[in-house]
Amino acid sequence: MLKRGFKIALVQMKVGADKAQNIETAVREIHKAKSQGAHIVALPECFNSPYGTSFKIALVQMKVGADKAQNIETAVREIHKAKSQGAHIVALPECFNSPYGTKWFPEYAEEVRVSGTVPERCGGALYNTCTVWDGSGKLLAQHRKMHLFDIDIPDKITFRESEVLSAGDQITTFEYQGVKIGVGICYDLRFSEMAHLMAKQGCSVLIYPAAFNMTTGPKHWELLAKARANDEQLWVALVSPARDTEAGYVAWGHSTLVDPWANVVAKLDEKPGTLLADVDLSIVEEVRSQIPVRVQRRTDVYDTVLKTKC
Ligand SMILES: NC(=O)CCC(=O)C(=O)O
Repeated sequence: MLKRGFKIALVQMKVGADKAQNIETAVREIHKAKSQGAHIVALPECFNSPYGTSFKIALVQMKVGADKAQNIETAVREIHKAKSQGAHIVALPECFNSPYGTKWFPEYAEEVRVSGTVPERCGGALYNTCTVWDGSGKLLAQHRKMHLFDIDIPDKITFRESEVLSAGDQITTFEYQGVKIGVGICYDLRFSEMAHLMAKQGCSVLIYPAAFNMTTGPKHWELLAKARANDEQLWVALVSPARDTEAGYVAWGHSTLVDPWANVVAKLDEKPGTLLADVDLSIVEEVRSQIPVRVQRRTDVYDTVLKTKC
């Protein structure tokens, strides 16, 4: 019973890159404070993550051509550059090692896991696959594009990824330094249910390696990024190859970062370049608390459910 007052302990602890160590420190300090008579113990914001409330993301809008070795060299160079500029997370465009086209996927496919998004060969099947790695070379996630890009807009664009690719059937999220991040690939962006399930799994950020085209890019690219950010009240990052007007498939470019208010906070044009920006996670909580749709959903009437095991 607190009669005239109470003792509070404010734990100013060291927060480092080792999440388990941060938690161990917090638990030790809580016990210590309690043994010294504290009634309330407060930890610093984001006590388990060195990012505090923000981290730096780099979206590498690189030129992708027919020369696979050159594509990889460009990607490696840009990753190093982004890292030296302070990026914590670096994302590459869809199929960064290969021209985007069904006739190219079998030739450029990799059997081993390769970072970024590439055509993947596994057994007799080909997938459009993104892998995520940490700085020590540990695989954090592998996403196989779930929704294959099969569309037909007469006189504009017809594309059938399903001619050569198989679809993945897993929602993919991973945790890095206490931040939960979801991954989708390009056409996956159109499916709000998938983004919703990733948000339900705790994501604050969704990253989509992508390659929209000159028909759907101007119409839907930014609209979809803003829609997903607004629906799920989280950060959305889209990373495209640079536009090459000589290529068989001409990418829209315009790699974009949208915040949880659905503001476009940074956007490239169509040329090669890297978008480097801060992702402030406190905005996620700000929007979610001020517009609390997440707890106002009528899940007694409707719901979005996951049918496969993750
Ligand atoms: N690579 C893709 O999935 C392209 C998706 C696209 O352009 C779209 O409009 O959707």
